[in-house]
Amino acid sequence: MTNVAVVGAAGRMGKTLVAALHQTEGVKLTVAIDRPDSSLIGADAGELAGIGKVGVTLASDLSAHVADFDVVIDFSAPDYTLENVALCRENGKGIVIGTTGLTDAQKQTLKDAAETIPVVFAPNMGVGVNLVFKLLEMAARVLGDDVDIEVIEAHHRHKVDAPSGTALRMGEVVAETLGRDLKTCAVYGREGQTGARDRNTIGFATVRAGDIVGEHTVMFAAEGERVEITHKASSRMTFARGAVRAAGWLADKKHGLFDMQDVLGLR
Ligand SMILES: NC(=O)C1=CN([C@@H]2O[C@H](COP(=O)(O)OP(=O)(O)OC[C@H]3O[C@@H](n4cnc5c(N)ncnc54)[C@H](OP(=O)(O)O)[C@@H]3O)[C@@H](O)[C@H]2O)C=CC1
Ligand SMILES: O=C(O)C1=N[C@H](C(=O)O)C[C@H](O)C1
Repeated sequence: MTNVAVVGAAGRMGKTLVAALHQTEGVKLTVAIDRPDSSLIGADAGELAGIGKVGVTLASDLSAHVADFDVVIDFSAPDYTLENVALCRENGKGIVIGTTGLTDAQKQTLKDAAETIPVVFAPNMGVGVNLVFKLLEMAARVLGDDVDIEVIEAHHRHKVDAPSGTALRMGEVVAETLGRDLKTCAVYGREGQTGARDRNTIGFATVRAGDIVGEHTVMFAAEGERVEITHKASSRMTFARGAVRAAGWLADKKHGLFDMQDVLGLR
């Protein structure tokens, strides 16, 4: 049995993770953490998730519960996630990170931590999107530099980072396949007198509206035809099931930085 602490347990993903853990054999929710100033501290995490009492109350200090979990699943916010990585590092615990919007320096800190603890870090834990990453590699290889490539994503109105972590990863997959550096070829939105499009760029467009769970399209457009690869998530459960699977997978790993391609055996 793998004992799991969920960080961000009162959030949209946190509540879905509590429900997913409850449905999955071999893993158990033992700790649920959110903000100290949340009015929900002390409530039953299962009741917050809408599945009835599970006997784990929402707490605010992960360090006070180190003896109660084997693996952390963290879907919260970048600075807080990094605090939890430090705690896991000090205590030799594994961590599954779904939080997006990390800076390059924060990603480097994860890499350093992964020298001593196991870390799964993925901007999208769903099976479908991880298959799409593979399809994008194939499309970029076949269509090469003869097409204009655009990444379009849409999410709910509460999302705080843009473009989404998934959109950025899609851009990286395509750029890496084509031997380009996304840092220098990405164009994030256009306005005014932009001039004609440079074929070597990869464009990003972001929509934030209503309750959209998560939609991503990569367009490969040539003269006369275009290929579009689209993924639409209609439930957060797809991400939560992936994260729970990653927590079980991580439990016997000693150290290393992994993503969902490793967990799903797609590498
Ligand atoms: N990898 C994947 O598959 C997916 C990744 N995500 C990512 O997961 C993250 C969370 O998304 P979502 O659940 O929608 O967001 P929410 O805002 O609904 O949930 C985040 C939770 O973490 C809490 N939190 C934030 N900062 C702290 C802190 N310093 N201390 C304690 N608690 C804190 C928030 O509290 P408060 O509301 O008070 O700020 C909130 O309850 C985002 O980065 C998102 O992009 C989302 C879906 C899938
Ligand atoms: O914030 C979200 O909701 C999501 N975030 C992830 C991202 O930034 O890619 C994954 C998913 O699309 C939902």
